[in-house]
Amino acid sequence: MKRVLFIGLGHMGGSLVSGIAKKAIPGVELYGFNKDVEQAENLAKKIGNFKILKNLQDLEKAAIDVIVIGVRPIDFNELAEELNQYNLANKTIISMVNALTLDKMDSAFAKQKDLSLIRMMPNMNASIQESVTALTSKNASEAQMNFAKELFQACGFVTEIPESKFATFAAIAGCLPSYVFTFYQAIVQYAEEHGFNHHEAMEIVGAAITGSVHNAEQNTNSLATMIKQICVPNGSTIEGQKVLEANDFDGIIKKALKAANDKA
Ligand SMILES: NC(=O)C1=CN([C@@H]2O[C@H](COP(=O)(O)OP(=O)(O)OC[C@H]3O[C@@H](n4cnc5c(N)ncnc54)[C@H](OP(=O)(O)O)[C@@H]3O)[C@@H](O)[C@H]2O)C=CC1
Ligand SMILES: O=C(O)[C@@H]1CCC=N1
Repeated sequence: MKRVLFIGLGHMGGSLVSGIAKKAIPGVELYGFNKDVEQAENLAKKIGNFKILKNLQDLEKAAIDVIVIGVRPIDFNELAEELNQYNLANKTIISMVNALTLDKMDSAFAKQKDLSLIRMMPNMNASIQESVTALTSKNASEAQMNFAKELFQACGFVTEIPESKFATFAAIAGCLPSYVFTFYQAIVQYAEEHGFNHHEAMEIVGAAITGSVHNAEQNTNSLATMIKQICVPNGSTIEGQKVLEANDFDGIIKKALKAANDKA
């Protein structure tokens, strides 16, 4: 039996726990600890298969094997100090904390013996089991990495990448749902300003966006060729494309990704 404790059950930690609890992986027991215990208890009521620790010191009694850290970056040092009051020898620590490198994790837990460290970057689509999650590790064995992969595959697609690509991954996958929702929102707002109600607009634009992505995934043509095929000469699409180009749409997207990448 592997006992996995999630610390920090907010938007991301809570979504991951929900996905994993739904899958009910044999041999895995899920535990949670959150600063606000009531928030943790409410989550436990919703998902089942999930035990709440009222105090962090209970992690010793519960014989936790794997700790998944899901607190905000600003709260990490305080949590690490608290965790260092306990003997974490031989445990696997997995962190989803943005911009927290394996070296920083290593220094934060320097006094602990024989820890295996894994850094992860999920995205919010874990709430519907469609996260794209990257993993990278420092001294985790193949078996420990395989366990982490199996755990997070309950929430979507998992890939192992070198840590040198983690900041870019955060921009193009971790942060991406926010940018896609911004694009979706702008089109929905336009539709509403032109006579569609909110429900119709969400449905129509949502189907057009997901259909476009599925089409691009399945099509053997490049994205550039697909764009050309939609831009009928003297038609409508090209007029919109001209506005996007004149306003450096690609450049704006890349600038946004770079800003996120630089902070990750
Ligand atoms: N949101 C996202 O899309 C993604 C987030 N991440 C990473 O996930 C982490 C969490 O983000 P997110 O879920 O959005 O943040 P939230 O603020 O929603 O959740 C963090 C939770 O941790 C709790 N917490 C803070 N300190 C402690 C502590 N010492 N012990 C136990 N619980 C604590 C907070 O409680 P309280 O509010 O009471 O302080 C809160 O419930 C971040 O490090 C972020 O970088 C990674 C990928 C995507
Ligand atoms: O904004 C953040 O820092 C986190 C990391 C990826 C998505 N949200």
